[in-house]
Amino acid sequence: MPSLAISDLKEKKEEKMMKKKIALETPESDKKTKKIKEPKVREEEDDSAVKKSKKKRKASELQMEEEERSETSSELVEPVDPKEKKKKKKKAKVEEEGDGDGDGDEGKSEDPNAISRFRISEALREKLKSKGIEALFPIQAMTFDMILDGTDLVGRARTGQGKTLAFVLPILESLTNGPGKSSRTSGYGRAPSVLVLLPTRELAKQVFEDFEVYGEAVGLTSCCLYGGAPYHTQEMKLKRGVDIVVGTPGRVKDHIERGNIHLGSLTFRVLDEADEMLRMGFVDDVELILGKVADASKVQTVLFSATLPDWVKGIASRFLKPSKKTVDLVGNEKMKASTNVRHIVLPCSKSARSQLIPDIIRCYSSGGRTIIFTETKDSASELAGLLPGSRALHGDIQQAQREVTLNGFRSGKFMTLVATNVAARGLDINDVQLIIQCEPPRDVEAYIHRSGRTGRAGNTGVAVMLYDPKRSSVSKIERESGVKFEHISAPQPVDIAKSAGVEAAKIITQVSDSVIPAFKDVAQELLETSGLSAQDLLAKALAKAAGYSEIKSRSLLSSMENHVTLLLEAGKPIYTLSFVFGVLKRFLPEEKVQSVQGLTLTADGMGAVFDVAEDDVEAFLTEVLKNALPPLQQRDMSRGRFGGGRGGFGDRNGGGSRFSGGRGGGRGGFSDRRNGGGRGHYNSKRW
Ligand SMILES: Nc1ncnc2c1ncn2[C@@H]1O[C@H](COP(=O)(O)OP(=O)(O)OP(=O)(O)O)[C@@H](O)[C@H]1O
Repeated sequence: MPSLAISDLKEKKEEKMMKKKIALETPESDKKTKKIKEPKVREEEDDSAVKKSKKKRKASELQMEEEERSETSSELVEPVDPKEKKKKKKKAKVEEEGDGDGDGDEGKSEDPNAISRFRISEALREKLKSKGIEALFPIQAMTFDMILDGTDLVGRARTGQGKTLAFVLPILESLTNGPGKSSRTSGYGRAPSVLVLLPTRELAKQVFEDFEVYGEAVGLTSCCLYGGAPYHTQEMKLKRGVDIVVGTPGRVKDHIERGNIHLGSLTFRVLDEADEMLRMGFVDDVELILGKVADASKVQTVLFSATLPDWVKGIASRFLKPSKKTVDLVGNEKMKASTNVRHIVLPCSKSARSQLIPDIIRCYSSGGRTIIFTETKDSASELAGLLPGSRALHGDIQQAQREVTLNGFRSGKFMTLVATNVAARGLDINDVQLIIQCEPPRDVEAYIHRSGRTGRAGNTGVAVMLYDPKRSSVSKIERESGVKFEHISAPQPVDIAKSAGVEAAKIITQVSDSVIPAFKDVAQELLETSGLSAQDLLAKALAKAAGYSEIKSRSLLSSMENHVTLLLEAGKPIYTLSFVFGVLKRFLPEEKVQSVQGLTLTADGMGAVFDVAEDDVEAFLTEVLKNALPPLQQRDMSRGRFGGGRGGFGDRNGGGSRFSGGRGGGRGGFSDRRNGGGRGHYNSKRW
């Protein structure tokens, strides 16, 4: 027979523990460490100097990290060509002697990946330096010579590790000073030497911008071909002649069919985010486009992505020469996602999302930008409508508006972007600190790329994935991505309020003393009449300044406001959720049982947790108690902490055995029948 008791003492203790845990998990501590670090840098250096030195620092940190990793697990699938080795030795010798530019760094350059150590021309080097880039990232350093020397290549590195420049730099060098120079056509109306294909318009624009900036330094022109934009401007550019074409497969194919572009004399073909392009169903278009070259043996093809499922490797060998090389900085390592990102999961029902997300942003975005990913265009629009100061980005939005939105996000006009997978790949946006995924994506690649919009170029970031325990699980993504998720519960309003209070206190100290005389009398009056201490009154004033008039509770499972999480503990294993529903239905009206949210069995199988509306908590506790408790002796009642029907609680917590004696009694059918034994008991806790 079940005895159901509210473990009040235990409950309070656990509530405290829970709060402590939450305080540790929620980013207050994070924020603190960040806050200590950041102003220090700002004090020491001006803005541009900070950016440059940050980039330098990040470059060498990233390099050290990757080198550590690649020593053990990165794989150069094809054996290193002995000729390569010789060349490297030769290069090293040159380096020892200095780079010969007379700038005094001869023999002094310590960073093995310093740009001065690569065959990068002065103009390009200057351009890189002006962008704060002094050394190549590992994927760039490891592929530079291979691409420049004409090898077909498959490159893989985690998100945000500089794969774009890994192909941009050697291609530009090849066309201006290397083997690509001889086959390059010139003059008005020239056909392109380079074709770069990418899966999305936004990404095409971004990569085009890199080619434009660095290409300009060496006198090469580029154009970008993507759908949703007028043909005319693109046609005009193609007519004048360009060296590099960057585009999405659909629009490039259209231009081929309209006779606007001739790819016969290509020297380079680049497939960026190849797996996504092929997954999106562009395989026929890609094949058609790549097949336009006159002599495939004379074209060099490179393929880059952070994810390379096996099926892509298979298709890739159709486009690349058999002599191709692979540089894979992820290889067989378990962790496939970015290691600079804190990967977090949080249970949250769909209906609680719009309440919870602003708090996650407050707690984890460190004041930077946030990208929220939804599975569908409709939910992106809907969520953007519910979150003040956010905009939606997805495929049903007109291209011109997509560009306005992305520019606004990049420039900081608004700080939250709600997007579908159109923003998952490749987008490199400064200061994205937080990624929120509203539910686990269907495939692991999407998780890797979405979470990789933060933690780029050696910076850190946070990726929070929401999941509804009733509908989805995180274990597939966890297993396939190698990420060990941090499991947290919803930031509790009190924690959020605390950090808002710190901000409000800062603001108050900035208020001019000139306001004091005007408010002093009423402050004095308040102090005398409110019955509150000066500290309490000030706390209320701070709360108001932070926008708080009250603090609502939030449940742990579905993250619903004004809901409470209850734990039903059985002394015996519970095998199914329907068993738990059965237990509840015995004592509670159907509609109350139906309102239960997020019902889940505990990991040890000995209990179940669920959320109920705060107003229903009493009903759940008292009804189950009233009906499930064994008849109590009078003296038990009088000694109980709560008196009446709840008289047993204190005893149960203290002694723990009082009720067990009654389990075999007349009301014991509950556990006896359903739990298979007479010794099962139910113990309810609430948070
Ligand atoms: N050598 C470098 N030093 C400093 N910053 C760099 C260097 N190379 C690239 N970056 C910067 O790193 C950021 C990430 O680069 P990029 O977008 O090419 O990454 P990626 O590997 O292609 O990522 P994803 O897989 O998400 O597409 C960019 O802001 C870029 O300017």
